[in-house]
Amino acid sequence: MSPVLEVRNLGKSFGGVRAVDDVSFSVEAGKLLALIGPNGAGKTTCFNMLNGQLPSDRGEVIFDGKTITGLKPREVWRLGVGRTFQITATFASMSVRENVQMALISHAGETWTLFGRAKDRHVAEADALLSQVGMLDQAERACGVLAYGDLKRVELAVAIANKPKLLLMDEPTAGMAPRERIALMALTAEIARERGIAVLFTEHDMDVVFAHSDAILVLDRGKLIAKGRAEEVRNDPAVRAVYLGSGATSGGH
Ligand SMILES: Nc1ncnc2c1ncn2[C@@H]1O[C@H](COP(=O)(O)OP(=O)(O)OP(=O)(O)O)[C@@H](O)[C@H]1O
Repeated sequence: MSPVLEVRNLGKSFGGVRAVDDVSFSVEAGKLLALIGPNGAGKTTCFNMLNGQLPSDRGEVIFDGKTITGLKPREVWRLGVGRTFQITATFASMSVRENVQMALISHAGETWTLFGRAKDRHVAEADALLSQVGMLDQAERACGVLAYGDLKRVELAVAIANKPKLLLMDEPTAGMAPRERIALMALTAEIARERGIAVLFTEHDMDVVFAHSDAILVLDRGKLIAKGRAEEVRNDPAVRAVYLGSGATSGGH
């Protein structure tokens, strides 16, 4: 199967700092790929180049068989690259269902007017999505009053409503309790598999990364120092050195 996303020799420098240095990887439909690395490794810079927010200095980004390097964020989004941010992007005064309806309306290219009959649009599809993320029973509640973990599930429904082929998730579980983190990523993995969405996510919680990624990329000072399945990456001496300090590289052997 050809990958949904293919990144070739991507590079970006800020002054003398090589924030992303000759990075190549790919993600297939239905798979979760984790992008990890210590602070300043280049994860955000990489994401910003993938969705068109930041121009790259070098390299190529191929999405769904087309080169998207140099496209604007809106154009990249229109092609089917969704992104969720660390801060939830739902509308607090609107209900859970309305937030999902709004995403469906926007995806369909329809206009959302305050006085239109927006409340009647895409209800069944919105409810199906809310059911899938376990939020149908709270459909009428305003997003502003939800518990944080519930809000994250609504955000996932909103992201899926845009029908992305690739979903970029920027620390999706930040601010959540450990058990909720695992549950949210399990749900994400289930939805990604079912709908054939490729997911690339950054994450600081290693339990989440090891439990719910099909493969892991490790960045350090802009360079990709390891890539592979959880068990390979976990035992990689270079990765252990970055995460645990140089003493740990020999500790496990
Ligand atoms: N706009 C910018 N101007 C100058 N330097 C930048 C800019 N953005 C990022 N950098 C530098 O590029 C490097 C990579 O930063 P980046 O934010 O991509 O790392 P990160 O892996 O996302 O880190 P964190 O986990 O802390 O979010 C760092 O050295 C950072 O200081």
